[in-house]
Amino acid sequence: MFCLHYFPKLKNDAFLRACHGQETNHVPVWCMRQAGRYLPEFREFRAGKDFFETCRSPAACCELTLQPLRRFPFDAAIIFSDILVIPQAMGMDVQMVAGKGPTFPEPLKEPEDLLLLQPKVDVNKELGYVFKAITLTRHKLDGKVPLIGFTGAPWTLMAYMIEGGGSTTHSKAKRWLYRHPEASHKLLKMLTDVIVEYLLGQVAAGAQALQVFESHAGCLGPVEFQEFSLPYLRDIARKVKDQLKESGQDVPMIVFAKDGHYGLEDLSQSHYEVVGLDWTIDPRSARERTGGKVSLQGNMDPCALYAPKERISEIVKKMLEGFGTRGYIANLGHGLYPDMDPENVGAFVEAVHTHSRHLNLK
Ligand SMILES: Cc1c2[nH]c(c1CCC(=O)O)Cc1[nH]c(c(CCC(=O)O)c1C)Cc1[nH]c(c(CCC(=O)O)c1C)Cc1[nH]c(c(C)c1CCC(=O)O)C2
Repeated sequence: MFCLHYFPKLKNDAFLRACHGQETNHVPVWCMRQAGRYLPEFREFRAGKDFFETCRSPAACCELTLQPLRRFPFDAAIIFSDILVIPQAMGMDVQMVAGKGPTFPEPLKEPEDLLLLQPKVDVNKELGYVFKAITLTRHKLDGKVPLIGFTGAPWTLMAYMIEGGGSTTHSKAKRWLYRHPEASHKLLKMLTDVIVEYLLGQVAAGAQALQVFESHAGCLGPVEFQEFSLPYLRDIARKVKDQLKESGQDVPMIVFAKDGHYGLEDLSQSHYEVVGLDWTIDPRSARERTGGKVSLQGNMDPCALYAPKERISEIVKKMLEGFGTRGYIANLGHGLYPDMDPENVGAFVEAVHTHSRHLNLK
């Protein structure tokens, strides 16, 4: 798949350089869920519109992606979309219910239900709206910062498809792992195939980096992770990279396995350039355990944004000292919450830029 678009020249390559472990003047920073309800302009734009209708409008996705960049000097943009567009593309109904979150009226219950899924998904037809959003946004960004595309990882998507929504225990989805391991692998494989095509389509459309969200790694133990998550995460990176290599493209990939600290060593040897970290991991120990093999991204506790600005600045300084300024992308350990103060997000970004420039001069 060749990129047929001509896009404006990139002006700020700090994020891409950091992904590859190269030197940068400052540590690049972006926030998961930077396009979100903590921004009044986001709430105003989204008011009265259905969430997934918004996802299907390239113009709306473009506008929402750009909103945080008008306020803050983030070093990367992430396309506004959702991980649950993949189950939709496979034929499942998913709705965003206010106050409840994503909801599947008819989740998968038994292995026979796999027959109800589209066996061969035409990714261009079903998810072409995401590709259009990426191309439009890449043009509108005008080379200001790189654009990140993303996907949910197979296990996380499987968990949603079986639970039918959010869950604290994920017991329905985990029941499949213990009771129906073969059907679980079949579903994970189906998801992997769609994800690979989807990520390649995003790159062809203009995505300059890719993040894979394994948001539900935390409910697996090390043994289940080894069997039901890691092999598919590896497969995705290897297949995407093999295909991109054929067309001479080099797009860094980030894996973020939330609460998957037990898998850190393995994740650092899974063909991803960057491993994203949640806040339960100490920066220095993350560096030791990944042995300089990958760049790291993260990992301030999002709730630290409730602290006064001076305290945020101190926390950021410590985090930078722990990770070092090379091969590092500052971020939160998970997404921003709707009740966060945009001013404190600005303080976080500024603290990363200022402290990292100082540390680089030392
Ligand atoms: C698990 C997951 C989902 N979606 C996503 C994940 C993986 C990341 C994670 O672990 O949080 C990924 C996602 N969802 C969204 C983005 C956009 C880009 C960005 O980070 O700014 C990204 C990267 C927009 C969104 N996706 C969603 C919102 C908020 C809803 C809205 O705008 O009305 C946004 C900005 C909705 C969503 N979508 C999902 C949930 C749990 C929710 C929250 C529901 C709620 O809070 O009521 C599923």
